[in-house]
Amino acid sequence: MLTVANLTKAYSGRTVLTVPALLLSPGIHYFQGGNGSGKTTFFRTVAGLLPFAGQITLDDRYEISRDPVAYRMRVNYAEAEPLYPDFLTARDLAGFVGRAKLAPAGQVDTLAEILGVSTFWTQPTGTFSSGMLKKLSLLLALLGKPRLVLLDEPLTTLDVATAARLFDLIRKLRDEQEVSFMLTSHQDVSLTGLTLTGSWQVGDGIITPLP
Ligand SMILES: Nc1ncnc2c1ncn2[C@@H]1O[C@H](COP(=O)(O)OP(=O)(O)OP(=O)(O)O)[C@@H](O)[C@H]1O
Repeated sequence: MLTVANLTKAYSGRTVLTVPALLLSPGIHYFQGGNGSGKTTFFRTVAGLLPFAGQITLDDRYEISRDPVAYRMRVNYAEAEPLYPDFLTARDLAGFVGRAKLAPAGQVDTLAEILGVSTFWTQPTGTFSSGMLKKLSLLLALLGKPRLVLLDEPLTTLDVATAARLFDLIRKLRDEQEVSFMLTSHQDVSLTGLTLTGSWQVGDGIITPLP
């Protein structure tokens, strides 16, 4: 599903991540690691948000630098700590991202119901609690027809009932539409009830498989 080759990522000349070769098969992959180990850097790089050296290819076909638009239509990302311009509402952002990602008719409304975003649909994001921001960011990351969805700390600040609905949805998307997921969490990932395809340790600037 995702192939990473010869990846190095540096900030201001300081290399923080080196991934010589990594192959993720279709399914759900969990990345764990301590604070500052490089998880968010890796996710933001795979999402196409950061410059880096190397190759990242989706489905043996879409290379991130060679086919940036086709790649980014198929790879969605939810930040660990989402932030939006204060004056925009959930409806504004879902409309904008939904159009950019060619969301199928009805998808925005369905996701807004499942994730409980419809109750604050027309409120400016500047008035949101951290959990409300998290719910909106998860909704935006599921719009369109992604092949891969990157969820950085999806459990943080999410209430228990919404978390259960999110993980049911992830299971359904994987089983029925073959969508793959990459997740990070500082919490016990078994709480998600998801069957993991792969677990990976991020540390000392490298990524290694966990037994
Ligand atoms: N914008 C930036 N500029 C410079 N250095 C950065 C930047 N973002 C992250 N780093 C550095 O890169 C390294 C990896 O950080 P990253 O945010 O990827 O870690 P993380 O594993 O997501 O941590 P956490 O679990 O605390 O969220 C750290 O040493 C951090 O200081």
